[in-house]
Amino acid sequence: MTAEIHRGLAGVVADTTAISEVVPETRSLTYRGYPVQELAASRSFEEVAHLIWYGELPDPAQLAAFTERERARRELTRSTVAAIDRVPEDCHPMDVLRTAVSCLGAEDPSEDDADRLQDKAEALFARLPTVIAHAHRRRLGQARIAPDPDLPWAANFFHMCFGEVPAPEVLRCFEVSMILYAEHSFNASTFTARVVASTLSDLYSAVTAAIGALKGPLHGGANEAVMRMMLEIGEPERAAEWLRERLAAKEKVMGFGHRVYKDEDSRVPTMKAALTDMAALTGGGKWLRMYDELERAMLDAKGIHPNLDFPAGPAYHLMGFDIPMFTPLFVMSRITGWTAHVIEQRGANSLIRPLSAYTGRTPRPVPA
Ligand SMILES: CC(=O)SCCNC(=O)CCNC(=O)[C@H](O)C(C)(C)COP(=O)(O)OP(=O)(O)OC[C@H]1O[C@@H](n2cnc3c(N)ncnc32)[C@H](O)[C@@H]1OP(=O)(O)O
Ligand SMILES: O=C([O-])CC(=O)C(=O)O
Repeated sequence: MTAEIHRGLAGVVADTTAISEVVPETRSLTYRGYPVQELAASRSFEEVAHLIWYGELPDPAQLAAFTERERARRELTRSTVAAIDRVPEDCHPMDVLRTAVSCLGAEDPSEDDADRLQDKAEALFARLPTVIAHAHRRRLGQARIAPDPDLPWAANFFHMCFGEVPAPEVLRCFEVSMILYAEHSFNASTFTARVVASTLSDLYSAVTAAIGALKGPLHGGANEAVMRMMLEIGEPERAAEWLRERLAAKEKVMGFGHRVYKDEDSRVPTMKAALTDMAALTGGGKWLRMYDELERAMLDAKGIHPNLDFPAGPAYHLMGFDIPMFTPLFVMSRITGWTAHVIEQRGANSLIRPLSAYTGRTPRPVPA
């Protein structure tokens, strides 16, 4: 059989989705029809989460009800905290997250009917920040800080990580990053979640698998790699030469390139503006200058543009997060997109199982 091979499924349209649309030609990304830039300019992340799951922005009564449910469900059970506390203290927080989501799944074996799926998605949205904040403090040898139900979702997360809530401008930059990271059609981790859901496995298994897919440096792990690269470069004046050396050695430069966008990533200008705000607030102009140097050198050398992870990495650094926290922050946001896709997949399911073209040995007898 001669078959056309699509390595990496590049260019393959695997199914339909009504959740988001990526249009590389116009550098546009919409969630349920709304441009992500407009959502980032005017909405809270709770409103965007509601939009991604339920298809509409919440009215005031819906938002109040959703907020109340979210604030009431942030705490973890003793067994989840104990499971987290058993993993090595110096392991990557993505490993903690993967373990914690497995544990949350074991505590909630209920049937995945449509209502329960939605309820589980909301529970993960409320609880993952608590897991991530605990993982953060544990790595630093600090005691856990309980969630504060009087604080909004983003402010509560900072409170649980640092024991204080930052200036509203910092919170806004963080929320912008959450809105931009929330959903991006059939990216690798979302597709992973859909593959797992398509076997009629449970939502927690789908999310655990998605966490594994996001961790890799070709996907969500790139936001951490970007900041490690910037720290290694050290000074903006060294950036262009450093990049040229890496390209000459045929290495990939993290935070650049994208499978779908071949020009600019639709989210980058909004995140770059948030990074610019963070740099102004914290005196971090050096990272902004290095950003510009690297961007210019990469465009000159290869014509490749930055992706969302490029501005997000230094922005999270300026917000005070340690590098290993960056991909977990991506998870806190993308949990909305992943779970919406699991719900969509289960609503019109077909087992995801592509074909392969065999290139191994021709049939032969087993030696006697
Ligand atoms: C939120 C997100 O997940 S966004 C993606 C985050 N990931 C990264 O930033 C990792 C770095 N980027 C990459 O590895 C790639 O651009 C990917 C994996 C994201 C997309 O890649 P693909 O669509 O598979 O393209 P592919 O990797 O085949 O690259 C095509 C060409 O561009 C080059 N290229 C693409 N990205 C980069 C890069 N970051 N650095 C150097 N060269 C690059 C490749 O070397 C290749 O060149 P060649 O044709 O001369 O061999
Ligand atoms: O769409 C992709 O392939 C990767 C990406 O940008 C995302 O998941 O946000």
